[in-house]
Amino acid sequence: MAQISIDGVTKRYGATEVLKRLDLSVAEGEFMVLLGPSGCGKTTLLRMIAGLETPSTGRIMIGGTDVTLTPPAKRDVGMVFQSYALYPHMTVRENIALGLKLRGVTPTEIASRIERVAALVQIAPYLERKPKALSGGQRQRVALARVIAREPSVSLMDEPLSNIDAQLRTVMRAELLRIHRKTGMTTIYVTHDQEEAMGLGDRITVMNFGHVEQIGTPDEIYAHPANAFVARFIGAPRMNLIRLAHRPGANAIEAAGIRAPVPATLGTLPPDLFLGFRGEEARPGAAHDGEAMIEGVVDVVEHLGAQIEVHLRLDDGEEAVFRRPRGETIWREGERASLAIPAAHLHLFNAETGAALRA
Ligand SMILES: Nc1ncnc2c1ncn2[C@@H]1O[C@H](COP(=O)(O)OP(=O)(O)OP(=O)(O)O)[C@@H](O)[C@H]1O
Repeated sequence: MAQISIDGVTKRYGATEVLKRLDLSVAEGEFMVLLGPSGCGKTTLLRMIAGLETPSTGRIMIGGTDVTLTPPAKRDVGMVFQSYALYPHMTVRENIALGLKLRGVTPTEIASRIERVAALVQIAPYLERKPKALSGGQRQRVALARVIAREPSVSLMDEPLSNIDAQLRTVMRAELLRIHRKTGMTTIYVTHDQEEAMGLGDRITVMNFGHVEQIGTPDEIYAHPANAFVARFIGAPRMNLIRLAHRPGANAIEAAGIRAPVPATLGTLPPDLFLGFRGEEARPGAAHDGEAMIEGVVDVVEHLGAQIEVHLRLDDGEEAVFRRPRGETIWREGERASLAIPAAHLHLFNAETGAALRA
């Protein structure tokens, strides 16, 4: 298993810079998720680690060796593509065996590895079938089996669950984690789905426009987003961000239907702010000392099973969304409601730069 380090990597296509001096370090055995919106450069970065693209500048190290210019076959890296890239004219067994044969693994060892991975990803009944006779989920497991059988020190996965229906995706996610725990392969996993990222990653790298916005454990990123972009991207529903003007020296920030304390430890605040709070961290009722108060008219109540989602229209027309347990009866569309948010769950961002303001 290997440690990966990306040092100041830039990638240009003509005049377009799709990765901008990116630094990233992945620990041995770690499950690292690259998360970001479409086009932010996740796949490009993964393909560079695989050796399918060359950086314009910078260095890529795997297991302490500089592999920046090493061809893919010499990198000891396995990649699961979004499309699975299985050979259609070969059986599942032949698909898994091919890479092993090319690497000079003996036929006896190939047979034993196939048996082991087939049991691990539960494809033993399909070994003699061709890919077209498999469901999307089964093909995905074959693609995984092919990588695991090779026993590379690094496995790279590009949205491998994106073609699978929602229910099976949840099952496959748990299976991926189980496989990762068993094999201990250093894994880099690309997705644009924040829920998948939160569920899978030991750590998550949040990317945007070719650079890193934040790297951290799912919990760190959820509880302490480094900026307004990460705050909006992580969590469902999204963090509420309400734009507020701040008078210099005032000990609270206020807007129509909102009053929030300003911690003295933050020092001088910029005049233009976002107040951030997660809908599940508010509670109905009046605010106590040190808490923020939000007031408005209940616009829409959505019933989502275990929870209800309440859309509150603030007096200046902004909307805040709250998740509450099912059966809370105080929410009637058209009525006024007020909520309190404990100071520990309030976030402030500089509205101009997006940066989180921290004590
Ligand atoms: N060969 C290429 N030539 C020119 N531009 C490219 C090339 N490959 C990728 N790009 C551009 O680089 C940017 C990053 O692409 P990339 O596929 O890495 O994004 P991504 O984050 O993986 O997106 P998605 O989630 O949609 O797959 C995009 O704007 C894309 O159009």
